[in-house]
Amino acid sequence: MASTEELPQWKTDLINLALQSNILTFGSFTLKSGRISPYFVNCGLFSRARLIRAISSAYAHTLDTHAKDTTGWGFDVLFGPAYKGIPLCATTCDKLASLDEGRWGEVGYSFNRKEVKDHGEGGLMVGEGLKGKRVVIIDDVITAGTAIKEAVSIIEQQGGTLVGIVVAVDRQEKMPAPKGESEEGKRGSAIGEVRRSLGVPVLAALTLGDLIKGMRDLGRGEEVSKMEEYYARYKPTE
Ligand SMILES: O=P(O)(O)OC[C@H]1O[C@H](OP(=O)(O)OP(=O)(O)O)[C@H](O)[C@@H]1O
Ligand SMILES: O=C(O)c1cc(=O)[nH]c(=O)[nH]1
Repeated sequence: MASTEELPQWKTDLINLALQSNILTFGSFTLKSGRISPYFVNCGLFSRARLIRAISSAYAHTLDTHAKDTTGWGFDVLFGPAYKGIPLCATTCDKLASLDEGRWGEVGYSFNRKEVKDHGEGGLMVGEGLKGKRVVIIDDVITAGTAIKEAVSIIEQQGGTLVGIVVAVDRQEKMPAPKGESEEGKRGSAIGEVRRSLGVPVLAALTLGDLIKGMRDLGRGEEVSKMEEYYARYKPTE
């Protein structure tokens, strides 16, 4: 995955921040999909003021730019699936209002509980109601797309309409193999499948390609080789 195109400064800064804070790490990691990856993005570690400010700004800019470039596209609520989506939806809402209060000042946020609460106000959902609303899912990482499908089903149950998805990192991997089939076969990308099946834009602040480029610019050849090997193994057909 060789790219000669320069990364915009904000992407370079975000990658450097992720590296310095161990949000982007290298080793051997078992993913939700069961794949073993030589790199991992732990968005749970955007847990200090300047880090959460950086990632929420990246989400807000990605959404704001897409809205400005796409006539008629907008949203009412950011839905952050529990648990990692929770601080992301709240802080990105705040950043959107700072960016353009006239346009985004009334955007709401919403998240689910993993267990239904049976006392007090009760229920599964916290924050803005989704019924009749245009909803964007905000999540950390897309690998095989399973977590996103779970979030879509919650939005449908709550009567919302999904209009988009935004993630911090698109790992640019192929879809998982159907049960009983080998991982080795050719398949399209998880993000492409989500786009096609749901018919909504899927935006990412960073892609694996960006991470590779950022690491190459830092002279981290060993990590670049491992990421490229992994990419070659799980590379989608399109
Ligand atoms: O595209 P996928 O193959 O679904 O993988 C990506 C998802 O996997 C992880 O979630 P996990 O369920 O491990 O939960 P967490 O948010 O509690 O870490 C990660 O946070 C993503 O949301
Ligand atoms: O696929 C996953 O499970 C996954 C990958 C990754 O880079 N980060 C994460 O939190 N989960």
